[in-house]
Parts: sequence; C-alpha cells; structure tokens
Amino acid sequence: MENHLQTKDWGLGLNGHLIIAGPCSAETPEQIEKVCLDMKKENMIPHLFRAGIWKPRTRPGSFEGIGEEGLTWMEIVRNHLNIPITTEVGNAAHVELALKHKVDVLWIGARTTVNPFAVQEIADALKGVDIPVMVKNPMNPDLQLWLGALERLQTVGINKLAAIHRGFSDSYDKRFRNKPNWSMPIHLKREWKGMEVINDPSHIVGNRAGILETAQRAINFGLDGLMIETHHDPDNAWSDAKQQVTPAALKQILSKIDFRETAGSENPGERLNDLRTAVDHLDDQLLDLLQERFSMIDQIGAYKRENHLTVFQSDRWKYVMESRTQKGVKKNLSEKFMKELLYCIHEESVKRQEKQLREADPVKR
Ligand SMILES: C=C(O[C@@H]1C=C(C(=O)O)C=C[C@H]1O)C(=O)O
Repeated sequence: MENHLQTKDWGLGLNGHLIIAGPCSAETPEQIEKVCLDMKKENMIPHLFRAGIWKPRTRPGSFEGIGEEGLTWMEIVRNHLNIPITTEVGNAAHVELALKHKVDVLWIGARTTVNPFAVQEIADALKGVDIPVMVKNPMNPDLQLWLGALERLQTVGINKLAAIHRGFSDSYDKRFRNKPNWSMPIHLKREWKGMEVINDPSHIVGNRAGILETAQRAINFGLDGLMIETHHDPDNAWSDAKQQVTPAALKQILSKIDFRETAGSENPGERLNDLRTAVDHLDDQLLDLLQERFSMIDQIGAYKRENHLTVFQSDRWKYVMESRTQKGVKKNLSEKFMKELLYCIHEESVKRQEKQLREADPVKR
C-alpha cells in the first residue's frame, strides 16, 4: 500500500492518541455554544470537534440533520475552542458545502463506505483538494471495501488519510449496537502499514455505560484514537441520545483509560527484545514441524494415488479435529482458535494431496 500522511503530519497540530468529540448532530447555535462552553469549563478540549450536519437515517421521518446552516455555526467552535472541526460527507454536494465553509477534516460514514459509486463520487469531488479524510468501516465486515474506499481517495491525490472503526451491523448480537469485530481494524493496520485507526466506541456500544470498556479495549489493541459523541444535555439530544456523554463524563472516561503506547521496532527495551527473540526461535520450530507434517501428508497423498483413495477422509479428519482440539483446550488454547488452526492445516493438506493426484493423472480428454 502507498505511503500517506499520518494525523501528526496533517498540519493541524495533532499528536498522540487523537481525541475527537462533539455532538452526534449540530442542532442549534445555542447547543453548539453550550457544548463548547462545557468543554472549556471542564478543560476537556478535544483535538478535533465533530458534528453531524447530514445524518443518514435508516428510515425517513427522524431528524436528518440541519444541513448547510449548521456549518455556519462551526465558527462558534473556532471562536471558543480554536480547534479544527470535522463532519461527515455522503455525496459530492456535501463535499462542496463542507469545503465552502472551510471544514478542516471530512469523514465518510459506514453507510457510504459500503457503496463504491458513492465513495468514487466523493473522491472525484475532492480531486486536487488538500484536505484530510477519515473513512469509517463499511456496515459489513468487508476489509476490501474499507481498503477500497481509502484507495479511491488516495488515487485522486488525497494523502492525509485515517480510518475509523465504528463496528459492524449484526442484528443477532444484541450486546452491541454495532459489533466491534476487533480483527478487522487490526487486519486493516496489517494490510496498510502506518494507517491509523480511530475507535468510535459510541457507535459500537450504543449506550453511555459501555463506552469506557470498549475505548480501553481499542487502546489495548493498539488503535490510535477515540471518537466519542459529546453533548451538553445528552438525554435531550435530537439524535443518538442514549450514547452521548457530557463533556464532564468524557473527561472522566478519558482519565480512567490507560493510554498504552506501541513499542517501536527501533528501541523496544531489553526485556521485550529477549521475549521476542524467544518467540522468533519458537516460530522457527513451528515452521520446521509444519514442514515435516506436510512431508508426511505428501507421502499419504502418494499412497492414496497408488491405491485409488480419495483425498478427504472424513473419519480420520473427525478424529484429528476432535483429539487435537481437546488436547489444545487442556493446554489453555481456546476451542475457537484450535478449530480455526486445524481447519487451516486440513485445507492445505487436502489441496496438496489433490494437486498430487491431478499432476500424476491428468484428466484424459
Ligand atoms: C492426511 C490425510 O488426508 C487428509 C488430511 C488430514 C490431515 O491433515 O490430518 C486428515 C484427513 C484427510 O482428510 C489422511 O487421510 O490421513
């Protein structure tokens, strides 16, 4: 993946774990002012002020955002807090208005990220514009869509990029408003080196009580910041009333979080270095063992070819799966991990053996 500029290099004075706060929606100039004043009173000034101007709602009829007028109120934020502001854009018209009103950072919402046509429209509207853009994960846990949206922006020349992890729609799991699926942001960071991912616990949990726990987990996993919806009077907010917190509550939450640092690869510390060296040796041994196992698998494959046996042997596979899973669980490895690992190994075994059969006895035409 191509290089891009990280938040610290966006020219907005951002550094460390990024904190983005502000109301779900801009409602009135008074509301914006009150949120700012409460932030000031609590000395709880975020790095970026967020406010939704256009709200993609599931069904029509609820508050769909105040529209362009709300952008003029962002001056209030600048006057009181002197911090950059960010808002969501969902189409080219939104982009044009956000640029006209000098919004500092744009974000693309989950419902837009799922649609490559919409993302491309936004990207095209941003051609030649130097503005940072954050891309929320798509509604469904599809890493390629998430990466694709970031790539579309990069292709038109946007190089100030970040991602936002807001969780994934899952109507069966009632514990979350949007299930976190932590492997997704971690995969994204693995695939796109240096891509910062900001966690949005407000949309993941959907209520005030769970925000701290989810935010702490995000930091534990190594995510790079938090976006938390903040309102002076959350109960009476026009949207997302249940999940917004007051600036005072936000301050409390942030004071309880243990902000962990990523250990840089240049100078990780002696103890960590020793442990990592031990892991390097163990991984070498694992690879030697795997190589040996697959050489046995190949010998079994040769036997199957000579004796006209099928590659997949369900009784043997059932035995391997169950016995190894049991042993693994006794060694404190999770059942889920054991099953995934064994599926992966088995898939490789049968593919290798099938290839042996295919190469030895090509299909007669
Ligand atoms: C190796 C074999 O072939 C396949 C691969 C297995 C494995 O990886 O352990 C088990 C059963 C078969 O589906 C075998 O038949 O023993």
